[in-house]
Amino acid sequence: MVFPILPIYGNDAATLIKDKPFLTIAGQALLDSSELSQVEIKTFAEEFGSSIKIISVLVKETSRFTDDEIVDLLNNGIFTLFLSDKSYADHLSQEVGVPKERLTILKGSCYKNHFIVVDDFKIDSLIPANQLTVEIFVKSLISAIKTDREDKLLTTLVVDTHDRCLGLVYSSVESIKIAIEKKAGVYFSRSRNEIWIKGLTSGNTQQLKCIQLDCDGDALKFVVEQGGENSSFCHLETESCFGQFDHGLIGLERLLQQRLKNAPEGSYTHRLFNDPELLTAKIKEEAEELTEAKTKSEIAWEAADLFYFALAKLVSEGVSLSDVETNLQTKHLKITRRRGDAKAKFLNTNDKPTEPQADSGLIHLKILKSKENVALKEALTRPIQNTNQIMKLVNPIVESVRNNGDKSLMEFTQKFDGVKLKTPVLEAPFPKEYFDGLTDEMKESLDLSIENVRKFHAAQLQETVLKVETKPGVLCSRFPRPIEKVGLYIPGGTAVLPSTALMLGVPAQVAGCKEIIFASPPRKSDGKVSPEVVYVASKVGASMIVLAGGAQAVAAMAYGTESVPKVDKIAGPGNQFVTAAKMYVQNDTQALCSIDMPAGPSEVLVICDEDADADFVASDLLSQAEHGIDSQVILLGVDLSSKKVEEIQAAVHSQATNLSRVDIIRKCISHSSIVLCESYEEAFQISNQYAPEHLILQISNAEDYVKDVDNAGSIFVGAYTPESCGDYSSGTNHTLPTYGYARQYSGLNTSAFQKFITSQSITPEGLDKIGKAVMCIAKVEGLDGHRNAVKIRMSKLGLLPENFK
Ligand SMILES: NC(=O)c1ccc[n+]([C@@H]2O[C@H](COP(=O)([O-])OP(=O)(O)OC[C@H]3O[C@@H](n4cnc5c(N)ncnc54)[C@H](O)[C@@H]3O)[C@@H](O)[C@H]2O)c1
Ligand SMILES: N[C@H](CO)Cc1c[nH]c[nH+]1
Ligand SMILES: [Zn+2]
Repeated sequence: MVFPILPIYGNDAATLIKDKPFLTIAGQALLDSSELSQVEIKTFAEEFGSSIKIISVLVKETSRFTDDEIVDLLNNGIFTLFLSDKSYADHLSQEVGVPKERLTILKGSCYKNHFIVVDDFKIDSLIPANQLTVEIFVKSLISAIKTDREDKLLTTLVVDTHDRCLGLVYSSVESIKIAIEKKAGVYFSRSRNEIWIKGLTSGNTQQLKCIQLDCDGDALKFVVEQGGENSSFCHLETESCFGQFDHGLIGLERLLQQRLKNAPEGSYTHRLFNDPELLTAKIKEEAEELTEAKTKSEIAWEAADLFYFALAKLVSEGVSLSDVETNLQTKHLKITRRRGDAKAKFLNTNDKPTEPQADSGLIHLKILKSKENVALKEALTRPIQNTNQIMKLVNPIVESVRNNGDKSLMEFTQKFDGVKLKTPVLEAPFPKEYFDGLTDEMKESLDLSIENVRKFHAAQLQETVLKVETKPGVLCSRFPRPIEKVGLYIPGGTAVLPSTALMLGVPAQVAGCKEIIFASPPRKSDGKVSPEVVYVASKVGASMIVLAGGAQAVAAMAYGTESVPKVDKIAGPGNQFVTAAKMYVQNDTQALCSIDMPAGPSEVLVICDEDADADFVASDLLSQAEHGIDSQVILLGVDLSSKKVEEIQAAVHSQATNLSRVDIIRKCISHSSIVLCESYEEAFQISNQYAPEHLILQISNAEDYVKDVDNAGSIFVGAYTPESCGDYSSGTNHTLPTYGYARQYSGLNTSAFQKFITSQSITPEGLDKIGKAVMCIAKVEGLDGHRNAVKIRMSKLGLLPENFK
């Protein structure tokens, strides 16, 4: 049995729990949807779902939510709906596909929810959470239990959050009251005949999570989180009064966690944790052996092995068994909306209900509040593969191209891009056939964009020679030179990006690079690169297009092959393989090749307020979400009403479902979020910490806030400045630092294709001014040769006394 009080919450739900923390001990909550919006309900479930296991929603009006919204609630932490209309419950069950156990009818008893009998349920009998006090809590608990013990104590079973029994103790009315007040493990000690605050002397205190009653109300169950260094509940320093939890999966998990910290070098477990390839191979091997096992004991044996290696994987990645259990529970509770409005029995047999589609749910961003520190950290974590893993894939590709040149380059193109080539390059002058298919509109659009990008980047060109006389006769100067040979990577995995070709090619040309080569993966359909890219290549004077993508293209340009010249610098964005390969070659002194920056999967952070147009906000989020499944979009809403949040979510869903790359968007949105901020100041602080590639300001007086931006690749100011304009035509560069590198890198600009040489000339007068300082410092560094080079000159000039040493 659950706690005998089901608190009902209105619009003050979240603040109430913070003010009255004891409320979560009921382990259940009913949210009144006439006072709370869908967004607020989901936010509540997200925030408190780990402490309140059974969250229900009271739906009095059948029109309160659409069917999709109902499914969305039930898939996002709401355990059951309390309804007063049976025909509505029938509709949800039969036509929408909500399982009956997730519906509770308040009048009549046609469905019974498995945790509460509702035949005699009266809404009026619920106590509003804001009127609940510890006294009412304790009183109702005591009135629901009985004890036949003479001392009137109540038998109390203490369990942990995995429901493992820690021990058996006793409670008195007073101890229960203190336990609820303190949310701690407080009992009654029979030996000392007094209240016993667990851990007061040992330090092994307990956090009380919830209290339950047994089936006939004569025993209590305290669910607690056991604290203390060794998590021991028992006075004998063991985890439970029945010994240690050293068996089963949980025992194994703990053992592996210890081994991760201190397995001796050379031991098998140490190897396993330090060799991800070995671990992966073992998991595959054991999974295969399990599928082949026949007898009961073989199956148990192989399953145990598989669990062992799977647990090793969890432990090495910092994932706990509890995380897996939570995931299982979420999957268990997930429902898929049934499509089609007719009841199954009325359907023509030829017209079978469509199969539930895994990808048919709402496209909504997660919502969280800025003050939820843990959730915020998670929401702002980019969905990127860990560097070690990606490097393990990329290193052999780079090495192979470096050692085997064109042959290897073409093999990888066949493997990853599905194209078999005869030659890996297309050389200038590019065949005319490429341009024939281009419309005038396309050429004009590319020309306009090239012109604007050229204007902005030409203005950035640094041509002047800097000259400074630091002391009379000491002239220092600095002058620019173009980087001679540059390789420009134009992504082409999921979208053809001629815009990137011009964003890279124009500044390289403006800077005066002597050789510009492009690289881009060829199309699967005909093995060619897109005519638009070839058009841009000819416009910026590229000498060649390498028909390859990914790490292999980067390696070919960094080391050179029989057909591809080695370049001095590689610039351009790309997926994680491209970015990892760029990082690799920049660190290899043998390659002698620099890179522009880590420009990986596109991302955007939008800051909006209540005045923002929901459609504009949604469109900006989606324009970056469609780039790739590893993109991320974040919305920081300043003081937004729940109505505005709902409008934005609705706009995201309806616009996304009409876009051709909806499947990519769906995956991107699954790791994207809306963060509800309390002030502009807070929003900018979060944004600076995230350091987005693109920052869009859809706030009143947006221009005034630009001064508050410390970290961002490029800023888009005001409602009529969509990010797409910067992607294509306004003039700024769209190759920008991602992954948070906007903290230390600038977006691509003309100086990225220049280098600066310094020079100096010193007269005897100048030498006299600085020579002694040089000699003095050289002496302390023990570099006599340096000192002598000055001394010898100054002596001949008679600038040093005869006895100078
Ligand atoms: N930050 C910026 O300035 C900017 C600008 C434009 C595009 N982008 C980003 O560039 C990215 C483009 O990515 P894309 O994938 O479409 O194109 P891409 O050209 O970057 O990558 C395609 C290549 O990846 C390689 N590849 C694919 N799967 C592989 C695997 N399993 N192992 C090894 N190599 C593999 C293949 O060689 C393929 O040719 C997107 O994430 C987009 O957001 C960023
Ligand atoms: N938004 C991308 C940079 O992150 C660039 C791009 C190219 N085409 C469209 N968008
Ligand atoms: Zn874009």
